[in-house]
Amino acid sequence: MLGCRCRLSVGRLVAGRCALRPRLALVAAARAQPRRRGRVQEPADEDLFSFSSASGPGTREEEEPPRAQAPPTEGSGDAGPQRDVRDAGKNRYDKIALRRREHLRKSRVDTFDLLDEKTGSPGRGARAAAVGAKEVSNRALFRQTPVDAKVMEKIKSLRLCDENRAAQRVAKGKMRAFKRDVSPTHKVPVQMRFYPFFGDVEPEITKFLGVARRDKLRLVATCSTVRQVEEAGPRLPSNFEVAFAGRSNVGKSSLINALSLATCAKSANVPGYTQSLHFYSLKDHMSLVDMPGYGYASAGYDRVEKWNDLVDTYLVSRGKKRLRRVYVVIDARHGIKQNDREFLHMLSKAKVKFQVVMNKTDACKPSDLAKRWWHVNEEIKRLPNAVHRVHMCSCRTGAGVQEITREIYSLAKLIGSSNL
Ligand SMILES: Nc1nc2c(ncn2[C@@H]2O[C@H](COP(=O)(O)OP(=O)(O)OP(=O)(O)O)[C@@H](O)[C@H]2O)c(=O)[nH]1
Ligand SMILES: [Mg+2]
Repeated sequence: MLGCRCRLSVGRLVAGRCALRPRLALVAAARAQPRRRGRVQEPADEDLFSFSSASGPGTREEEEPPRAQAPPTEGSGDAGPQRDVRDAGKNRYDKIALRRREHLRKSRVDTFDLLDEKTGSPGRGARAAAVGAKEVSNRALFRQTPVDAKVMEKIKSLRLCDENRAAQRVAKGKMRAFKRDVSPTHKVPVQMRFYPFFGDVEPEITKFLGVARRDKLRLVATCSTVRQVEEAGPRLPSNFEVAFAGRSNVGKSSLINALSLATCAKSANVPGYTQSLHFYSLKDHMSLVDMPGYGYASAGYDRVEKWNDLVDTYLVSRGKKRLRRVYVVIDARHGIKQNDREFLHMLSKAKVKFQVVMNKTDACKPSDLAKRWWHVNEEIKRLPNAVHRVHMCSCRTGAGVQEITREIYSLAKLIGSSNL
């Protein structure tokens, strides 16, 4: 009866009452223990049994060592399967990104340290020691970057970041006011009308692009899977492909429009606006490929990863004969970012020929642009398969775009050929 009472009222047992009946108190404590541990540990009954049946201290001592050892063995035993589950759940792109990051960590060039070596000024460490073991910010080091006189000359001659009134109007999108004041539409050619700083185009290019009709660029295919890309290949009117890649919102679609003096490629101030591979054809001579951007986008993580996979597969598997060059567009205000760096390393590893274009120069100060160019150039110099000529342009004003147009046309052997 007493035992029954004890078993039934385990929770209500008080210490004084148990002290009178030690054996019952032991049983009660043992019965109470598994309830306190919670429902997760099912084999508690076995523990309870061994504990309650263990009357002497010897048996307790025998049990203690395995209990002391228990956390590491249990920990390792539990963490193994847990880690496996986590690994299995991990996206394969995470693993790719991890591998890329590891590779980058080994091969990364710190342009600020290079700068110190070249100029003979104290390096990051020495400078920090001089300042009193204070870390020198990247911005402070950036300000000390030497400005190349030739680059400054180029920036001025191409009007890359012209600060006059007309340029500001164009940059703010006040085209109507600009046209009224500076270039009445009936007097100037099309490239000047829409891209006022485009400059005078070579007669052959003008002949090809035309001066009257603005939409010569034609969207031939839109592909969102690798299979669609393969199927679209034979449908393209030309075997000559030039692709435009870069982070989201850097102006890839705008550059395609500016190069062909068209409005066909859709662009917007929304990161992640282009969401699949767009193949545009310029007559039968070349295809321009607009790609989705990497980095931040106003779309879900899964979708962005899907685009990135598509872009990587396309670039790596297309073959040199067809894909002649990849223009990697970067924002001139920010230079090469970490995900740009990963992408460039991926291209050079896959032996794809690429070239860097610094866009949005109209939003920069001339001296900052020259400094940024120096840093980008230093990084590109070290990459295999890179074309060591870094372009600067503004798709809004058209400054510097003509140089890229000329380069693409000469790549396609269109300049000077009779089929223009
Ligand atoms: N100030 C300035 N803005 C630019 C320039 N080029 C493009 N933009 C603007 O940048 C925004 C993004 O341009 P997009 O051409 O859509 O950029 P994208 O790289 O194709 O972007 P996604 O398709 O999202 O990858 C648009 O609002 C453009 O007007 C430029 O040279 N200067
Ligand atoms: Mg786009």
